[in-house]
Amino acid sequence: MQVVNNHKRLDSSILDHSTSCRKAGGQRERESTMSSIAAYYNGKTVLITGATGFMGKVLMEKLLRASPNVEAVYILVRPKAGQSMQERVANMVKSKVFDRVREDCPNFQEKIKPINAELTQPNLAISAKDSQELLSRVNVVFHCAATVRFDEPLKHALLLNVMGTQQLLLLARQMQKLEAFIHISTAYANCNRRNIDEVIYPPPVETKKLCDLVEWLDESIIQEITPKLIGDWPNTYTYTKALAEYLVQQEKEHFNIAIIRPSIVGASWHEPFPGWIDNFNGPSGIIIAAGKGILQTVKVNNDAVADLIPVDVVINLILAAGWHTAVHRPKTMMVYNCTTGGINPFCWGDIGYYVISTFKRNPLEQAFRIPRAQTTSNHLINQYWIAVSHKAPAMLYDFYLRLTGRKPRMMKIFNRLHKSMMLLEYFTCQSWEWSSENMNMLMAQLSPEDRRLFNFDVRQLHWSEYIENYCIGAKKYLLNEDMSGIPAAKQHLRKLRNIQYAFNTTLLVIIWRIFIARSQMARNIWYFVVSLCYKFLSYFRASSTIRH
Ligand SMILES: CCCCCCCCCCCCCCCCCC(=O)SCCNC(=O)CCNC(=O)[C@H](O)C(C)(C)COP(=O)(O)OP(=O)(O)OC[C@H]1O[C@@H](n2cnc3c(N)ncnc32)[C@H](O)[C@@H]1OP(=O)(O)O
Ligand SMILES: NC(=O)C1=CN([C@@H]2O[C@H](COP(=O)(O)OP(=O)(O)OC[C@H]3O[C@@H](n4cnc5c(N)ncnc54)[C@H](OP(=O)(O)O)[C@@H]3O)[C@@H](O)[C@H]2O)C=CC1
Repeated sequence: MQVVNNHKRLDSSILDHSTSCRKAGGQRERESTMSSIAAYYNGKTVLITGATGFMGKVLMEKLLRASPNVEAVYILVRPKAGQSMQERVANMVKSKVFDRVREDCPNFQEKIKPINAELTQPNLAISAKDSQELLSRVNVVFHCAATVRFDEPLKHALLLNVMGTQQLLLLARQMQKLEAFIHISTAYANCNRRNIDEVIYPPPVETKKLCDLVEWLDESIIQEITPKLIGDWPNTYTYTKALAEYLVQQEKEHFNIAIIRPSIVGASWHEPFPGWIDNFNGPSGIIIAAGKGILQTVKVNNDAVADLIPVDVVINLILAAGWHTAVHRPKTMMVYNCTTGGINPFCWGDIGYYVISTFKRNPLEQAFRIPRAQTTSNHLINQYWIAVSHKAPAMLYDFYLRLTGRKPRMMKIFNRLHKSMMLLEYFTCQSWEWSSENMNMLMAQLSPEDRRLFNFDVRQLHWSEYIENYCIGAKKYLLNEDMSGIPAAKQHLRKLRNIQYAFNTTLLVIIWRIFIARSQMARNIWYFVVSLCYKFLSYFRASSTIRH
């Protein structure tokens, strides 16, 4: 009952709100008044970590577009690559991902309040003044920051994914107006299990003891014992995400928490633009390598489920979960497995097929070879194709570069690609089953308007269409290639096809010449075939003369 009243109050309160983007966002605001989720965030102060990352940007964009009257969005940002925090944020808000919100609400950046922070430092390296501001104002925390690298040294992964989370939780505990804390984990945090429920599993070690241990141990020793420590987890990323989940759960008595576990987050389905993507993580780098004709073979189990999930689906679920956690305050901490496999399954083999057919219709510029992908889970067959269709062409091309006075580079690219493939194959050669009851339950609680504005119903996802948009999005947003260049790219593919035909024919002739020079039987077959062709031609010429 109280929740219902709260709702009514929220809905009417947003009508009174002074609006900074009234004109451009008039329509959107009318929509927001009907959406309980959008209405909830209007007037709230939100804190986002990892806002400069792939998911953080989409989260911030959607929040500012759906709830233009959000009070403020604090983001924790570190200086990086010679850029100050302010420079990074100024560049970020100019990027394409914010085009739609910029159109609706030209001054959207005024709502964004960057805070200098480094999650691996004591107290997150936030100044006392900033810290005070956060403690007195923040209503909702979205914790996205993490290292997502599979080859991250254990010490750094622990410092950021575990201790960073711990420090953020300590800060959150002191926030006077905190209504919800949403932690972004990964569906693969428990990938050492086949069936993964929406519960927190006991951690493999006592987190505090492990953190103490790595603090004083020498880096080289940690490196050496890492495989033993992580046990049946495939990398330090998934291992530390599992430890972080447990830490988050420990705080559930202090404030309202929910954990979101997305599987493999891919390009957007609809928002802000179909196919939007801005980094090479997960399948994106592999898809591009295939489109460029560099990757010709990949080790995947064709029938294993490829649990891809579009980034906008994840963000809609995160925002809906934030609203639900704050308004409905579930008695138990909710864990949402945000996956597609159990609801709308799709296999790795199908992805390979759709990727290649899309790139044949919409080729990437300056492809190395014609896009083609052998997908196999057999190690020996994969190694054979690596030798034939990766290493041999790379060596030939590097030889050609050397001959023409240029620096060889293809072998280096392939070595990096093979390293990435090796780290990813754990995820592409097996299937997991995640329960997704909480996601379905949340969907059932949304109003029709919320379901439309914050859609995370993956049953509506058409995979072929999605993969096509993904590939085109990678071309447009990752490689900055213009669609007007497609005719030239197709011409380039035709040139490559001709080169390949000429090369294959020459190779066949050379092999055959060597063969008939050495074997009497091959010579006999050769003479037989030539005389047969001669007879056929003579017969054809004679019959056409008689007809005339
Ligand atoms: C026919 C297709 C068939 C389809 C099959 C597709 C199969 C896909 C399989 C995907 C499985 C993914 C499973 C993930 C499951 C876990 C879920 C999560 O939570 S996971 C959470 C998600 N986490 C992950 O997914 C992390 C996985 N990634 C990693 O851990 C690391 O990238 C690495 C260890 C693999 C390589 O490390 P390293 O060798 O050090 O290389 P760096 O990374 O440092 O990149 C260096 C530079 O190269 C740039 N660049 C890259 N690719 C390309 C490209 N294709 N072109 C051009 N450029 C490219 C890159 O931008 C960078 O530029 P800059 O910034 O220097 O300017
Ligand atoms: N992408 C995926 O496929 C999946 C991601 N997830 C989870 O989603 C979340 C977001 O992932 P995604 O957006 O892809 O990751 P990104 O790598 O794109 O972004 C990571 C973010 O964390 C920030 N960050 C990293 N180190 C620090 C630090 N020391 N101090 C402060 N900030 C830091 C980065 O800031 P900076 O720009 O300064 O580096 C960046 O904003 C993560 O928790 C990840 O585990 C879960 C499942 C799948």
